[in-house]
Parts: sequence; C-alpha cells; structure tokens
Amino acid sequence: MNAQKKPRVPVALTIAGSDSGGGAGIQADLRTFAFHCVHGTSAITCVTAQNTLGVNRVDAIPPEAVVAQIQAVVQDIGVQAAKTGMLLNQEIIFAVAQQVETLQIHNLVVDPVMVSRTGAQLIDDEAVKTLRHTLIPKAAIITPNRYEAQILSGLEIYSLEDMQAAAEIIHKTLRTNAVLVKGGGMQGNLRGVDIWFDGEKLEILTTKQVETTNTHGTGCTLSAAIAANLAKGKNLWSAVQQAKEYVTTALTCALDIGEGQGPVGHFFPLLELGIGE
Ligand SMILES: Nc1ncnc2c1ncn2[C@@H]1O[C@H](COP(=O)(O)OP(=O)(O)OP(=O)(O)O)[C@@H](O)[C@H]1O
Ligand SMILES: Cc1ncc(CO)c(N)n1
Repeated sequence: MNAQKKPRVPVALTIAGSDSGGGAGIQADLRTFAFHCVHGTSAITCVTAQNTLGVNRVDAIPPEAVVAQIQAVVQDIGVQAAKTGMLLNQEIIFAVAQQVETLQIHNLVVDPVMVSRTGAQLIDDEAVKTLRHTLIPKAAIITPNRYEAQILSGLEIYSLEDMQAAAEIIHKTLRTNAVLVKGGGMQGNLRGVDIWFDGEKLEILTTKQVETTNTHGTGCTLSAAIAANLAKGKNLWSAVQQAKEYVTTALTCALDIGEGQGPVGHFFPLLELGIGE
C-alpha cells in the first residue's frame, strides 16, 4: 500500500452506558467495533457501578452532554452506522432521537435496553414509553431480549411460537423496519435461538447453544456487531447473520472472571493463539 495514502476506515457510534466491570455497554461495544476493524466512537449516557454480580449504582449524564458528544463525533468524523444501548431516562431518549433526526444518522441499531437477562428493570416506565414512540420508529432494526419483547408486544413469551408472534406484533405496532427477538433469556434449547422479522421474511436464527453462565454483555455485543457490519456496507440481513455468528463464537471463549456472569471473549482468535499472554 502507498504509505502516503491513508486507508479510509468505517466509523460506528455507540450511544450507551458505561459498565465499570467492562462486560457490557460502551466497553463491549468498542471492543466489538475494534474486532470488526471499524473505528469506534461513543456518546456515554450513564455511568453504572457494575460487576459480574449486578448493577450497584447508576448515574445519568446530563442530556445536553449526551447531545454534545453525538454532535462532536458526527459533525467532524461522520458515522456510517450507530447503535443505542442503555439510555436510562426519558430526557436522554428524547434528546438522542432528536439528534438522530437532525444529524440524519442512518443504519441505526436500537438495542432497547430495559430489562437485564436476569429480569431486573434498567430504565423507568416513562422511559419505556418514550423509547417506543420516539427512537424505535427511526431504527433500521431493534433487538429486544425476551423480557423487552414481552413489554413491547404485550405477550408472555415461553415458546418459539410466542417469540415469532411477538416479533410480528412489534413490527406491526411499532412500525420498525426489522426486529430481532433474542432468545438468550429463554429456557432449554431455545437459549440462543433468535427470531428475525422484517414484514416479509420471518427467519429463525439458530447456531449452537453454548453451555456457559458467562453471558454478560451478549446483547450489547450482538447489536454492536450488527452496527459494525452495517458501517462496512453490508446489507441488514447479512449484518445480522454475521453478528450472530460472532456473538456465538465469542460466547465459546467467554471469560471466567468475577463471582457472577463473566463477559464474552471479544478477541477470541487472539486468546486461542495465546497472543497477549
Ligand atoms: N447460552 C447461549 N448460547 C448461544 N447463544 C446465546 C446464549 N445466550 C445468549 N445467546 C445469544 O446471544 C445474543 C444476545 O441475546 P440475549 O438474549 O442474551 O441478549 P440480552 O439479554 O440483551 O444480553 P445482555 O443483557 O447480557 O447484554 C443472542 O443472539 C442470543 O441468542
Ligand atoms: C451499561 C450497560 N448496558 C447494557 C447492559 C445490558 O446488558 C448492562 N448490563 N449495562
């Protein structure tokens, strides 16, 4: 390559919370972008004091500061794709939705973080309502987990058929371009089965099920990988399929740290080769 010529690199933006334990949120997103050779930028919405056992404390960043971060990134660097994660409150969600509109941020992946896989509510009811009406309709895809899909569809989800019905209802009632209902919170062999629906095609995404309790940050990793693939110019369906493969492999190399649920191994090939030891 000509040394004078700088390679152009795709850029993705994550608008999400910080996880002090490094397993989910901004930390997982930036590692996922880096793995995909996409330059990662961030707008931090809240700071969690969190580890593998749970969330001890959450502090919100003022909405104006979230907006300033987004504007600083988009107005200078530009982004080819973005994802949202934990947005915490109504004011932040509203401000983010406005910026998405004003700055014309395309290829938006909305991970509607509301409830953790263990069932703990992460944002308040007003915030859920605002997410539903302002940001979700602007997304290229939304990626609710089992509990979030229950809230968004109004259905109780126990079976594959329930997951499919929820995906259809969410697509229809929330006017999303596409929806991926994730199965990490399901029981038995439905763990790891996801449902895609884009109004035309209903697909069941299955990969091998990984026997591990170290699953912290799988949802953040999946949505960040979809955004990274979109930033690289892949179409939405390919972006989702490849992201699903990535998260599954990362799960097989999950890190056994802390007393609770450890994070996935984002740089699994390096771990396998012993690089960095
Ligand atoms: N044990 C497992 N085996 C295989 N795939 C899994 C397993 N657990 C989760 N996944 C996959 O990981 C991805 C994330 O789904 P999940 O339902 O865990 O999201 P989430 O609850 O938002 O995650 P988190 O809150 O921990 O970030 C999905 O593709 C899901 O199928
Ligand atoms: C900061 C943050 N974002 C998202 C999640 C959901 O996994 C979490 N636990 N923490």
